[in-house]
Formats: sequence, structure tokens, C-alpha cells
Amino acid sequence: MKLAILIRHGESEANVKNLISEDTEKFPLTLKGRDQVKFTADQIRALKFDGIISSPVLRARQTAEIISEHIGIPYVIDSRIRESGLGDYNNRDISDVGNMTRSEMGMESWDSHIRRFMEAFNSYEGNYTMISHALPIRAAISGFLNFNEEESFGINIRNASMSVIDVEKRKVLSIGSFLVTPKIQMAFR
Ligand SMILES: O=C(O)[C@H](O)COP(=O)(O)O
Repeated sequence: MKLAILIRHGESEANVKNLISEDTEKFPLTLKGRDQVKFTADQIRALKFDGIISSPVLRARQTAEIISEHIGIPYVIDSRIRESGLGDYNNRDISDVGNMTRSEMGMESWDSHIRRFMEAFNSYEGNYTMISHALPIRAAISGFLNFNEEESFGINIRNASMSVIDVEKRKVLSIGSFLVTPKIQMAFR
């Protein structure tokens, strides 16, 4: 069995300011973001995990710390699940991004996100929680649904939400949810 729960970090100061940033030491979680993560940690506490993997970006690491304390499993950093490469849009308002595709705007390509996540999925055995960011998680899920960036545009990955993937069977079990459903509990048994 090889299940991955992709969790977007809790609300961060970048989210409050509507900024996107790949800088690793900026924009910590807000108090609200910490509470969001504690709720999610309680949701997954009873599931069986073999590890927690985090993006190297501060808001993800802080999320991993909270979850790690809640479920008693250490976390490791893996740059393959980092934030998107944002090019000239780093630290800019997300509304500047518009509806063009990321590579059209000189940012990291869709396929690059999918490639690096698949490499990460293939390098871990067992069940893992992976703490990452909105667009990279949307791309990782799309890699299993065979969606390109435009086709996945409606997928909304909210702060501290969970998307569950059965990596071995290449099945997406949930997208951007806040609750562990009976189906997901069964999958972890
Ligand atoms: O949607 C995006 O472009 C970013 O991935 C959002 O970043 P965040 O999930 O770290 O807020």
C-alpha cells in the first residue's frame, strides 16, 4: 500500500497579503493558519503513517512541525515538493498572475511540477503526509488525472486541506477536503 496525503500549509502571512513567494524564510503561518493545521492534524491522527515530508519553505515547515508534534512522527525536508518556481512573479500579488499558464509567464512549467512530485512519490515506501503548496499540489493531483494546467483550473486547494492519492493504484481518493471520510479511513487499514 502506498498512500500520500498532500496537505497545503495553513494560512500564511503571504496568503493574507495575497502574495506568492518561493522564498524559504519569509511569510510564517498566521495564528489562524496554526489553528487550521491543528484541526487537520487531529483529523489524520488515527491514520497509519510511515513519515512526514515537507517543502523547505517556512510556512510548510511550520505546518509539518505542528503535525509532527500531533502524530508523533518526525518530518524530513524534500525540495522536490517545494513551492513553484515563480520567476519575475516572486513576492508579487497573485492577481498579477492572471489566467495565462505559468510557463507562458516565465514561471516553472506544469510538467516540471508533475515530474518532481512523481520522483518524490516514487522514492518513498508506505504511507506519507506531504506538506506543500497550492499550485504544486494541484499539479501533482493532475499528474494522476492526466489534466493539463487549464483543465485543472477549477481545482481549489485551500489552506490545510488534504488531498489523498493511492500512488500504487494511481487513484485520487479526495481533493482539497478537510475531513477524513470513511473511504479514506478504510484505505489506511
Ligand atoms: O498558487 C500558487 O501559485 C502558490 O502555490 C500559492 O502558494 P502557497 O500555497 O504557498 O500559498
